Amino acid sequence: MRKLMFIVNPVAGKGAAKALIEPIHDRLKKTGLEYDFAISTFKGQIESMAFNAIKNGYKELIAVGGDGSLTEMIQGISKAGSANIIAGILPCGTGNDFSKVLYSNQDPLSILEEIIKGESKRVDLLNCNGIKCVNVCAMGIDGPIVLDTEKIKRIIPGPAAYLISTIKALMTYKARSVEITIDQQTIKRETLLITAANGRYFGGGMKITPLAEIDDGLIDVCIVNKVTKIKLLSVFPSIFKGEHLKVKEVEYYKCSEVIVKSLDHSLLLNVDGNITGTTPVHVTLSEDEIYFYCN
Ligand SMILES: Nc1ncnc2c1ncn2[C@@H]1O[C@H](COP(=O)(O)OP(=O)(O)OP(=O)(O)O)[C@@H](O)[C@H]1O
Repeated sequence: MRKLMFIVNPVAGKGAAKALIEPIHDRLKKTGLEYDFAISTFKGQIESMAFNAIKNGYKELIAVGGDGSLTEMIQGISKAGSANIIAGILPCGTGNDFSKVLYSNQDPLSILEEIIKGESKRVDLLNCNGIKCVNVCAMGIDGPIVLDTEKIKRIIPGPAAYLISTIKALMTYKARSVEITIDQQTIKRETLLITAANGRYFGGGMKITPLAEIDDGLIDVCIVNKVTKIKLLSVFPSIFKGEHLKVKEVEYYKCSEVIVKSLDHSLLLNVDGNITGTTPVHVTLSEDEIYFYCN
């Protein structure tokens, strides 16, 4: 018997997730599936909610929210033991970057139909310094963007906060000296950004690792080396289409292991949109078996 738990972040997408409860309920009650809702009441709670749902016998967990909600749910699934668990996301946050690689249609109610069908596939998961990363782990210019966005959001809500922080970082961020070991090959670089990814998108739609496949058993690494400010500003828009790979200062690798060490200032580690620490960073493929609904 299938048993589904919808974990709803009531503040995601400015309440868009909460507004989905009724339509989900209306649709599911016609299916005969067993299901329930759990609504988070504070930041960071979704991890323990997912853990408890599994301990209570739920085998299918669906985050109703954005990337932040999904990431927390994945940590809980990993801690409870992901064997025979199917994860899902009904995207209604600000970025929804991981769901873009899972589903061609981003409408949550269309994705709900896929959930009802119940077909799933195994998806890779990364392990970044012990934290599970389903989408993208990044070090460099994105760190100050994430921190500044949090601060600016308190004064200016919405996407403007992210835009302001991004422009500030593009104007002021200085390249950092790093040592990167990719499958035992060590290189030294002056970098603006290093990403080790499973998914393709980060930062709300930037196609940073356009060649990534979520089930190929490989980590996609994109390194953006030092460029002039003028070149950086002119190249930046191309990231949204994944066309930055044509730029000579951008390097791309597929591998099984990445180690990043700072040679000057330490870099913030951003795992799926959350700052979780600093360099040194060790990224490998996690042994967790994690399944996602697919279409
Ligand atoms: N009841 C709650 N009150 C406040 N924060 C919550 C609550 N439930 C979950 N959260 C937090 O909301 C954060 C953002 O979640 P998510 O990314 O899913 O939505 P979002 O709308 O895309 O948000 P953001 O704009 O911050 O990216 C997560 O860090 C999560 O821990």
